Amino acid sequence: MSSANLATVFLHSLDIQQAMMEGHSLDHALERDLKNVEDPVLRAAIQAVSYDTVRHLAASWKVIEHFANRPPAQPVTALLETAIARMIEHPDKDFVTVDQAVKAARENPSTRPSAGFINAILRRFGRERDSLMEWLGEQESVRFNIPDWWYSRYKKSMGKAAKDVLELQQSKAPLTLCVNARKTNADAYIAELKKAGIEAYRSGMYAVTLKEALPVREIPGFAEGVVSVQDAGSQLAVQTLDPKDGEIVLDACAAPGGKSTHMLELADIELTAVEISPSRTEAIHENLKRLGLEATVRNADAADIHSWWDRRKFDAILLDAPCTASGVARRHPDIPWQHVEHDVSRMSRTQKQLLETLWPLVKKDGRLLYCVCSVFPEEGKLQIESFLRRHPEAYCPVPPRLLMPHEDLSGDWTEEPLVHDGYFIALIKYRNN
Ligand SMILES: C[S@@+](CC[C@H](N)C(=O)[O-])C[C@H]1O[C@@H](n2cnc3c(N)ncnc32)[C@H](O)[C@@H]1O
Repeated sequence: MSSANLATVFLHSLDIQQAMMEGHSLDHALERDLKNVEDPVLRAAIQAVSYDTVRHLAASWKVIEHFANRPPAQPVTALLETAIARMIEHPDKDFVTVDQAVKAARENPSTRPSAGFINAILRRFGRERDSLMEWLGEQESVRFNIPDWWYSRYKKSMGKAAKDVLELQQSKAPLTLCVNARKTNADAYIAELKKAGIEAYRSGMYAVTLKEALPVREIPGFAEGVVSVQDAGSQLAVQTLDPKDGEIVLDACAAPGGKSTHMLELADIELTAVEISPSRTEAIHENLKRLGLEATVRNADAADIHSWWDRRKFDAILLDAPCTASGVARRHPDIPWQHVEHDVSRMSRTQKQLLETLWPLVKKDGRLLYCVCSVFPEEGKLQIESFLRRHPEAYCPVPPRLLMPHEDLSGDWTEEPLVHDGYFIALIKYRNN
């Protein structure tokens, strides 16, 4: 990338980091930004700089905190994050990085008045880098690239295991597929992969893990609906709910439809899939089409039952509730940075509201499966304990399960240590009085 372009790349990264501060995922922020960029070299540079920025967010936040008397405005922080990450990645190119960051600052109206400040912080970082990098290297939150509050919560809820889990989240996530039981089975599919020269192992009743991840378009049978992408831990949710032929089932927070389609593959059920986001609702339609399955799909707020419910109670409800996604940070290193600590209690209130609204929609001999891809107790264990206290008529027939990412789930399936996402699963039923 020529230095002439670097300021432009920084300006794009500034917008992307700002979108992340507003709660967008890195992928979404990038997709939105790159819509207007045609030059493939510039696109690749924006992508690379944005990923580097996310990989060093903990370090750059500490550097900014160290040098600034008070938190800078969002756009200034976003530009500093980008430039500091580049200085960490390319310590031999400080001069160009600082020069181009200041040029970018002057070009953007919201950072223009702070161009001098940005210049001063970056130059000081360049001068004091060696001692600062040593100090940063001693900080756990920098080592794991997470905000301090995220690290404290991990430690509070997991104790010593927190470091093992966070260590694991630094490693590459495996790609696990869920085989479509209507078309094949796990062993037959592994044999097919072997013929195509792809090494894989069985990791669950319907789960097959690829030794090397592949883009979905290169996965044999993906386009034809033979398999879907779904983590081995997450597949256990549907298997615990265990849908049966003829049942009326609700998937309350359904997009992109991984669990809806898994249920439809396992039994002839009458499924309603509800999803609040219009664009994500489209993804459910696409997945149903790819897999050749049918469901009633409603774009609605599951908690607003008058907008979607036909007043027939359900044999089974799957509530894969919105959450902080603290269990899947390995796949998405930007997740801890999309949240502020307050989100944990905010999410937990939404989960409670969904549980309270949907529980009365379950038939007296039916069941509700609550799950979240989070390892924070407020969204899992504590959420269900408080639900059971409010509802003496409800009980969990099997103990709720927190699948920790470092817990080996391989069991009967494989000799390979099975690394998976963090997941919480609770099955709830009515007591028979
Ligand atoms: C964890 S994801 C679900 C993943 C899905 N079960 C799967 O396996 O593919 C949670 C989904 O709930 C949706 N959501 C959040 N609040 C909702 C609400 N009040 N009603 C319906 N959907 C909601 C989110 O947009 C998101 O798509």
